[in-house]
Amino acid sequence: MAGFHLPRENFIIKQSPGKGLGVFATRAMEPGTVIMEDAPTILIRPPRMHEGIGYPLDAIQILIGEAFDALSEGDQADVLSLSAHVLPGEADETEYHRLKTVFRSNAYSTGNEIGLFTKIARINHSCRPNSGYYWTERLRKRVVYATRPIAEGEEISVTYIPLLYSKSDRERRLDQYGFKCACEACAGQSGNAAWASDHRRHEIRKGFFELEPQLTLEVAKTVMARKKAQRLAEESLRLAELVEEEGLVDYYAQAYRVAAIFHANIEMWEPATTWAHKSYQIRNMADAQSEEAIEMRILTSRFIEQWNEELRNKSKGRL
Ligand SMILES: C[S@@+](CC[C@H](N)C(=O)[O-])C[C@H]1O[C@@H](n2cnc3c(N)ncnc32)[C@H](O)[C@@H]1O
Repeated sequence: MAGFHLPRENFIIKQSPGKGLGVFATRAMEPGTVIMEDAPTILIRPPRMHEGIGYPLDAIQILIGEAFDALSEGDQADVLSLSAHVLPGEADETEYHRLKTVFRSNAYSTGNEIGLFTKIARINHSCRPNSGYYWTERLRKRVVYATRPIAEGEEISVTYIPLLYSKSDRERRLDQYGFKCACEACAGQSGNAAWASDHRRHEIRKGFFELEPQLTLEVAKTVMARKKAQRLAEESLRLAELVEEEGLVDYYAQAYRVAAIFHANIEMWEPATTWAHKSYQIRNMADAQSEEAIEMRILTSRFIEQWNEELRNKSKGRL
């Protein structure tokens, strides 16, 4: 009788040297492949968060406790088995304390809520990760997908922090998780290369900060406006180049969107279409139903129409 095989998961959880447990690919995966979908074991809606202060942990402690009490024994054990970094001087004797540190070390925001996803919680951090994730309201699950080609056996990594900071700033942000990142961006380069990486990340952050507020879908009409738009289009190309040089896949779609819109402003419809389509491909690969994917699909078809019109006008002119 022919063999019968259950479909294998795309990942296994096992020891990752120096990092505790980690998640590893069981097969080679192309960008866009869904690695795992995980429903939250605990999901709470915290009080409003204040910019720069983080979650008011004491205030949400009661919510976490109530959600934990409502779990089955098996789920409670899964939650308590997660890794937790205890800060110096912090109490860790009781289940109550443990829940708090587990939550801080493993929870992810879904937008208005914070969830504990016990499989995703095993994924380690990298400052140049090979995977990304998003929350889908439709499935009520968090989805992890490959953002680069991943080899069989390779460790799956995501980022726990915003990546557009220098190595020392990233180190400070990772302190709350209790480890020093030794990824290729942090430890794989020294001297000039390390300085160049910090500089690129700084320039990328500055680029988004300066360019995004100036995005408009209006075509530049006056000579002055055209000159400015031309400069912005050039800067947007530099931004896309920097993001690619630094290999920050998480920011590609955002940078390509900026380049698309600034080229549309100066009616360069071919590059506008190309950049919009590149951005759309990434957004669509991550989550075809996301607002970002829908926006880029609309922009791509709008710019294609303009490009076609430009080509039609050119060929009429030649007749
Ligand atoms: C969300 S958990 C990840 C899974 C964890 N390794 C485990 O055993 O369950 C976060 C913890 O994993 C460890 N960790 C994550 N990324 C790491 C890295 N790049 N290097 C070393 N330790 C890491 C740290 O102990 C951190 O507090």
